Order: sequence, then structure tokens, then C-alpha cells
Amino acid sequence: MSLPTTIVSNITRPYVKFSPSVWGNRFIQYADYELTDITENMKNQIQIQKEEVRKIFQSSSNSISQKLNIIDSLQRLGISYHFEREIDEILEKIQDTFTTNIVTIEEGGLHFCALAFRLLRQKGHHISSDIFKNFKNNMGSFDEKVVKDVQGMWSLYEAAHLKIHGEDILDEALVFTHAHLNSKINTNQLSPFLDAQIRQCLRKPLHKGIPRLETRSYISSYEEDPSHSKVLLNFAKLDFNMLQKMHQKELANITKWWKESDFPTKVPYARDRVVEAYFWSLAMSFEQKSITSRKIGGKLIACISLLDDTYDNYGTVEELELFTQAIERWDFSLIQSLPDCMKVVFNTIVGLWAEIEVSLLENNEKSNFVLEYIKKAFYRLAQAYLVESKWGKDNFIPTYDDYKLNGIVSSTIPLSTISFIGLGEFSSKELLEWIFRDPKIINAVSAIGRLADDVSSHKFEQQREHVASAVECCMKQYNMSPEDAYKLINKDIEIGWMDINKECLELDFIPKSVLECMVNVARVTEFTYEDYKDKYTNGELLKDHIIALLIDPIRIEQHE
Ligand SMILES: CC(C)=CCC/C(C)=C/COP(=O)(O)OP(=O)(O)O
Repeated sequence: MSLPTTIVSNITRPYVKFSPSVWGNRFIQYADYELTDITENMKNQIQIQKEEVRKIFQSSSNSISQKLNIIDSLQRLGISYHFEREIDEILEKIQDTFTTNIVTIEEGGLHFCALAFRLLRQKGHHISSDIFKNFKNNMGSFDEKVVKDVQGMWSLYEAAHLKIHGEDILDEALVFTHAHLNSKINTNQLSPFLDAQIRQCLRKPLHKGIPRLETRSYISSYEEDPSHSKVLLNFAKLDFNMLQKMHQKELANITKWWKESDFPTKVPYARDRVVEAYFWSLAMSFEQKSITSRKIGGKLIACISLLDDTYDNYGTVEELELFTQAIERWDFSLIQSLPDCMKVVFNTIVGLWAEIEVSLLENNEKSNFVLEYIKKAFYRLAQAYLVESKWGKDNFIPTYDDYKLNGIVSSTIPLSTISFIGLGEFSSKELLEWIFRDPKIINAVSAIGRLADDVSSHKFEQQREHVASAVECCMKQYNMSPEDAYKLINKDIEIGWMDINKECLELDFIPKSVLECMVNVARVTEFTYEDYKDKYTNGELLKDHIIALLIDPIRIEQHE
């Protein structure tokens, strides 16, 4: 990528030419393709197979341990959302068993305990990590017996990622299981299925994985599990393919809007990443019922991307001050003196507000209140971008603390969570009032977003005029080396995860599905920026994942 400083009409701009879109208009074909239609036959198949799965699930002969294993399989295969009520009932009963009958815990073994712990905690049930003390010896360390129980260690490793502050036993469990699981892979001691699963969880624990990607990969490997259920497997494949058709159509519509708006020509300094923006909103919520959330989310993220590049990659401070005021006041007269490309971005944001209004009216929600909030959220983001732009242009390095305060807003996450109004779980008014109280969970997810982004793009962004990243701010505040700054930032990311886990247990007035979407934002953020790479800006890095979720269906054998 060349990094010229372009001079346009005597104005010096920090212009970086981004790579073109990997996709072009490829997804538009799905808008009216017959192939994208979910046929009556497919719907019938889904209904029939769903009832078969329900029978397995509800069989009274299943022990508690079998029930937990079935719930785990349903979740990993991405089909548990069909049985939420039933799963809640079962987990509530198991929770009672745990609180009243300690013998079951000891008799169940490590896998049972760790699985129950993870499934209960995921759903917000209170369960103490003290149950794992049963697996320690007199010296206070995890027993050597544990090392022989690979499935138990695997479950404990997955469970330990739900840790909250002060759970030293889970910190210890993580270090212990990671080391021992790592020593077991590639040794021919494990079945191919278990070996693959352990390698996968060491790369990415389930709690940190994006649900659709985890599902796609688990469906393929589940077949290799000698004890797999054909009924579950077939249903999972069919359900994945049906949802994929729906997602393709949604993406086709968003791509159409992007094409008709002609952003690559009219806003040439911006990243052409509408497909990647939709991927983000799909990662946040994939179910059929969240269609409005994805529709709003995909366009919202695409608009945020245009806005981000306007501040980072185009505007002068004077232009950006005017532009920010225009967003504050929703005043077209203020943008008249600005370059056409900035007018396009402003008009696009205003157009999006109008579209959100229509979506709300379709759901019979009063829109005035909601729109005021959304405008305020855009203004907050624009203000944070302006602050960063001025810091960058003045070569000013703020303290790490000040940088993080502003960075929580500029992470864009508080604004993108507004798309959750489309989840229909909460009235939009209640949801937005909560978001605007700056809840700890949103701050934690946003901090992870800001920090993970900065660690990944630190080197690239220093090649152009760009605000100092968290790395420089940290180095300056604590007078430390880049390596130590990375360590401190990664520690902060870990603290963010513990805050998220804790809030998920405490926010009992927020619907579970809203919390799950919040956690998904942290997951997709980390995924986008892991391994010191930025998969959003460098779309090539996201290509295979997009193919897996949005192009290739899962092959279903005819005889199955
Ligand atoms: C939630 C998402 C994916 C939002 C839309 C695109 C965006 C702003 C990405 C971050 O870009 P960046 O790395 O250039 O951000 P910054 O300029 O804040 O570092």
C-alpha cells in the first residue's frame, strides 16, 4: 500500500489509498436469485427434523450428564436457539441439584462439573468456582489424576474463560489445562476428533469465538466424532444452509444500497468494505428474529466506516470542526462550504436516520425519542473522532488514561450497539436509555475494541499522520518499552473480559439475548484484530471466513 501525502487544492491531506473491495458486486446476485429462496420443502424439512431433535432432547431416560452433553452439542452446532425455553428449564433444574446436592458434583467427575459450570454461567446462573476445589490435592494444586482426564481438562479449560475477578482457581486452571492439553496434541494419544477439538480450543476458546464461525467449523468436525447423532447433525446442516440463504439476501440488499450510492467513486478516500460491515453485524446476531438488527447494523457500520475515514483520511481540522457541528445540529447549511465527498457522507448519515425511523414505524415504535438518541450517539462519535484528529495533527500524545476515555467512544462500539434496537427484545426506549447510561459492559467491550484495534494497527498507522495509538500513550505515561506496553494493554483486555463476564451475571434486567449480542461484539472485535492484523481494513484476510458463512452451503448427503 503506498502512503502518499496528497495535495488537493493546496490542502495537505493524510491520504492513504486502501486496497479495493475483495467482493465488488458479487453479492447482488443473491437479491433475486431463485437459489436464495427458502423453499416450502426446506421449511417442512426443518419442522420435521426439529421435532426429531426435540424428542432426543426431551427423552426422560437421559441422565443429567447426558442432558448437559446434548445442550452442549446443540449450542456448538448452532441450533440451541430453537430450544431456548426447554434448555432454560433443564438448566434451572440442574442449578437446583447443584445447590442442594453436593454429592452429584463429586460423582459426576471433572467433565460433568466443568460443563455444568460453563452452561450455567453462560446463562447467568450463579455457580461458584469453588466446585473445582474437589479436583485439587492436599498440596492445593490440580491433581495428577486430572492430567489423565483429557475430556475433563478440555471442559475445564473452556469453562475457565468465564472467570470473573478474584477467581484465582480459574486462573490456575487455565494455566494448568493449557499446558497439559498442549502437551497432548500431536502425540497420537487422542482420537482424531479430540485432537482436532483440542487444537481448535487452544487457538480460540469457545467463549471467545464468533458463534456462526464456531458452528460452521464444528458441524464439519462433529461428523468425525464416533458418538455423533445423525439427527442433530442433519438438522444443524439444514438449519445453517437455510439461515445462510436468508443472510445472503440481506447482504444483497445492503450491497445494492452501497452500489447505488456509488461510494467508491464519490468518497474515494474511504474503505470499500460493505461486505465486511455486514459480516460484523452478522457476527453480533445471526437468528431469523434479529433481521432488523442486522439490517440496521450492516448499514450503520458501513456509515461509521465512511465517517471514520473522513476524519482519519481526508478532512482538515477546520473542515472537520464544521462537519462535527453539522452532525450536532443536523444542519445542512453548515456543510455547504465543504468538499462534495464530505457532503455525501453527511447526507448518507441523515438518510440512515430516516431509514431507521421507517424500521421503527414498521414495528409500531414511536420514533422521535429514538432518533434523538441516535443523533446524539453519532455526535458523540464525531466529537471523539475530532479530538483524535486534532491530537494527531498536533502530534500530541495524551496519557493512556485520557486516550482510553476518548477511545471508548471512538471504538464506535457504543454507537454500533444501537442496532440492537432491532432485536425486538426490549423497547427501543429502554434499550437506548440503558446504553446512554454508559453501562460497564459497553465500556468493557468498547475498551477491548479500542485496544485490540490499536495493537493490531499500531505499526501501520504510524506510517501516516494518525493519532498516537494506545501503545504510544502507554509508553509515554509509564515510560516503558513497546513490548511492555503491549503486555499492559493485553492485561487490560483480559480485565475487560472479566468485567464482561461479571456484568453478564449481574445485569438481570437486560434480556439475555441483548447481553449475548454484546459479548458477540467483543468476540468479533478480537477476531478482527487478532494476530496483529486488521481483517476489516485488509479484506483479503476475512475472505475465507466470508466464503464459509455467506457463499458455500454445507454439503448434505442425499442418503442422510
Ligand atoms: C465496528 C466497525 C468495524 C466499524 C466500522 C469501521 C471502523 C471504524 C473500523 C475501524 O477502523 P480503524 O482501525 O481505522 O479505526 P480507528 O481509526 O479508530 O483506529
